[in-house]
Amino acid sequence: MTEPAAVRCTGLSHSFGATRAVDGVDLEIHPGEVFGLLGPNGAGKTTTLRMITTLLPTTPDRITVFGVDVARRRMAVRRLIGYVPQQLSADGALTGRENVALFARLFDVPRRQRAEQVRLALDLVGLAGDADRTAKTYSGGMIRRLELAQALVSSPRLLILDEPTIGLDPVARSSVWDRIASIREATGMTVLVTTHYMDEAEQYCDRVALMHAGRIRALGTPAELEADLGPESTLDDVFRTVTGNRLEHEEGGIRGVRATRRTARRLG
Ligand SMILES: Nc1ncnc2c1ncn2[C@@H]1O[C@H](COP(=O)(O)OP(=O)(O)OP(=O)(O)O)[C@@H](O)[C@H]1O
Repeated sequence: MTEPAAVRCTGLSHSFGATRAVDGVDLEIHPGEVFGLLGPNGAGKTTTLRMITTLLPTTPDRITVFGVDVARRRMAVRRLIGYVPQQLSADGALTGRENVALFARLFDVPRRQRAEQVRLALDLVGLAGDADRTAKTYSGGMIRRLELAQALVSSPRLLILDEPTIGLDPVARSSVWDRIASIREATGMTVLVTTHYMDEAEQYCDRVALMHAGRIRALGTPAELEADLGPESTLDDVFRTVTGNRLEHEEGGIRGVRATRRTARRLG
């Protein structure tokens, strides 16, 4: 029997009053891949994630997570997912370890396994050495990694991250992405991540979907999407071509690294 898709969305839509936030999204995310949902502010990315994570209601047969229908079996789906929303939840007065332990209790990690699961999660995000410092002494990048550990402590099969690098400097952004890559490597977990930093997605995601005004406008590996536009093209160019819009985002250090790596790939 073939393994079910990690996530399958079929004709997924959601409106807030007159605003059609998500408009007929079809999506299939393969087990074990890092999948990037990309688009500018207001594209509908967070709304899509909130439906997949059961935080917004859906009707049956619209979304499955590892074959489990989100509308019919919300609690079963929640156990499969670790979700890091954009709003930070770590408590600065608690240590890193205490913050993660709180999530272990919230997610009903059996008492006997809690200390070990907390240790493993902190280790996976590279915070083992800082676990007993209060979170208020952490840098922005460390806080993001702590949020990752909180989501990992229940050993989810699907890790969902909403803009995990927003507001971070380029060095911290690449350290968060490196951790995401190593977590996938170590656990085989499926990762669904939203970002509006196209250059980061290009570097770290196996496949991406470009979302604009509630719809998926292009889907494939970054290389596939860029191939049609010629050798020097970027995902920004693809986005501009399929939507007629330019994606506004900060220029950062990672972009420079990307350009260098792309050039190296072509040369070599
Ligand atoms: N709770 C809400 N009430 C009303 N409108 C909403 C609500 N949440 C989102 N919207 C609207 O739905 C549309 C999609 O928003 P959404 O947050 O899904 O986009 P996004 O791609 O995640 O953007 P961002 O990167 O800014 O988070 C936007 O027009 C937004 O204003």
